Amino acid sequence: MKGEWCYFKGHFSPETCERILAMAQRIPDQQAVMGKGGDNKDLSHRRSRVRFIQVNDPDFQFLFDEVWRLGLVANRDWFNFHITNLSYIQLAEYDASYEGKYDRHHDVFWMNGDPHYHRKLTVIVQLTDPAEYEGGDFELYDLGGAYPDKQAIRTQGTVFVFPSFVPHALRPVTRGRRHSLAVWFDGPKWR
Ligand SMILES: O=C(O)CCC(=O)C(=O)O
Ligand SMILES: [Fe+2]
Repeated sequence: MKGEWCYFKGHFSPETCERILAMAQRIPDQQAVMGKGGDNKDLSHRRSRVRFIQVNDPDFQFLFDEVWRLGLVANRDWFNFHITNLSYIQLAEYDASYEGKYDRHHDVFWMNGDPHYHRKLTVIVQLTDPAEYEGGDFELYDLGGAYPDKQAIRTQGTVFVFPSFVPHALRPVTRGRRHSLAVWFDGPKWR
């Protein structure tokens, strides 16, 4: 049986990761919040700063193209969900100075009030060399089968894909700073 996740280990080169980070850092950052519309600002659950790369940003077309390509490959070979769109990419920072973390959650806003869409697939890209931080492990929970290899998913440039309804967390960063990208593929409502 296949795992309920898949990854492309070290898919983006360290140079590409650094370039994406440098380019995205010109976008103003904000305190990360939770829930549809960001109505939940509970810092005991999530401590992170985020930036949003919009789908029409010409500087990031190569990134959107590559994420779409990988998402379609992963979806074809593992998940077979109905995915139709992706509207933005989130760049997240987790710094040891504030013990950056994101406690256990899933990414579907079940009662989002939207007549059409739910989040279907979550994609995480590890932008930071794992030697630059301690803690900050990405973990999945409640899987029916195998769990992913910790080192593989910490590798810089790894692209990790899983169903958005699977519970997951980012453990507190205790030294240094970790950056990641998160992307959500939406599709017609779960039914
Ligand atoms: O940064 C990560 O690795 C996880 C981010 C996440 O789970 C989220 O933003 O929903
Ligand atoms: Fe998440």
